[in-house]
Amino acid sequence: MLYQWEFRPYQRRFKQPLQTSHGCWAVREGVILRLVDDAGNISWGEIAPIPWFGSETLEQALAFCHQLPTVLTDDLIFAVPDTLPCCQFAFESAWEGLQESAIAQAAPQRDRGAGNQASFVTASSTLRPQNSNLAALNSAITVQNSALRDQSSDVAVQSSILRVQNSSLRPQNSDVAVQNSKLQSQDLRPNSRSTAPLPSPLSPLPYSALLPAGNLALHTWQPLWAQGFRTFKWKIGVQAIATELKVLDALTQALPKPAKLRLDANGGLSADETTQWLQACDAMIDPSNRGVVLEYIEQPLPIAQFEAMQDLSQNYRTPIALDESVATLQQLQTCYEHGWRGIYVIKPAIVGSPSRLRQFCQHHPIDAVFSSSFETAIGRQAGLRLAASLGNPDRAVGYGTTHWFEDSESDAFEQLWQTL
Ligand SMILES: O=C(O)CCC(=O)c1ccccc1C(=O)O
Ligand SMILES: [Mg+2]
Repeated sequence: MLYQWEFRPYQRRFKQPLQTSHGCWAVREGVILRLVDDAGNISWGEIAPIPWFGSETLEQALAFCHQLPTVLTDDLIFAVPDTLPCCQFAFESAWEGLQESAIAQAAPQRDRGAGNQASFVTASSTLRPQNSNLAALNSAITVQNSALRDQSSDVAVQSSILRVQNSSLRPQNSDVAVQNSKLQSQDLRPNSRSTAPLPSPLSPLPYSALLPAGNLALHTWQPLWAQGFRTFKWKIGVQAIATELKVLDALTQALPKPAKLRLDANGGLSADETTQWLQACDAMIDPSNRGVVLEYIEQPLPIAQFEAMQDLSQNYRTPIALDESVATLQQLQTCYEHGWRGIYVIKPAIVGSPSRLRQFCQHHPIDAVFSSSFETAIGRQAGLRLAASLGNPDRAVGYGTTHWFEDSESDAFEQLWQTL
């Protein structure tokens, strides 16, 4: 199969610069990909690098795009090197979108749902291009109940109903993500027998809202609470620890009962500071008159201090989540091999190949929280699909980030493209 393609860079300014322990971030820059297959199906991909987080730079991503031919093949798409994880994610997710279109066209009799529901079929890690003769694949499709998980050998089919929030539907009122649009997804293997899973009832995918660093957080959570968010993440390691611990005290007093709070240090704490934070958090567990649950501290120490984080995770009750330490799939695998059994924050737009991420998660049951890299609706949609099938359903996804931008996002990707 051949794919015509184009790419366009974009810039989006944050409403207020994002402050982390790495410094200030004012403008999000990335690249949108537009792929068109022989049948005229269009699909989208997004390269959203964060070099300080461990990805390639925008310049490296652009240089890679420039050297590619104007017509892509399956082989080229699956040959993006591991040194360009954001490019891997973008090209492969766009490719998966085209497989979904082709399969949807080949099964016109299938109920594709009503209203804004859409059916998607996600290629699994083993649906590799060399086997992706779509005609053969499509004719091999038969009905498969979504609840069935046939574990057996190479004809195994794992299908799952994904509930992915339509990016234009913002959380409203009591429950976050009240109106998720339902995307059905199915993992296919070559020669497998299956079709789209049966529709399932709508179920919300809870979102965590990102609060600004410092005491600004104290004035920011209320409107987000009113919109329905119940999990919040606050950046720490930005101001003096004494100041931040006071804000933590005020924030945990202020947040109403079913709230959960995550603290994200972006690797900016010292060992001593990490201990202070963990002690402060543990002291709030019980007996505590606060309603808030401190869900975890994210990446307290720099990547190099993996063992220290592992020790801390065994010595305190407040859990630790790795984020920067597991930025790419290779890093994630290494941390798993070194015995990390705490929480993994996965940023799909940075982690790399979605098919290999699926394969890893299917073989290693990790406690995964999926999280935004401040992508547009294009990268978010691809990330949320992975989140819905691979994330821990008891943890909110870290995609409550759209309030950080001035311009509202559109789901009309062609329209978005035209503005670039
Ligand atoms: O994870 C979230 O809830 C929001 C996203 C977020 O915090 C983030 C966004 C871009 C880069 C780094 C991070 C981070 O988690 O450290
Ligand atoms: Mg983080």
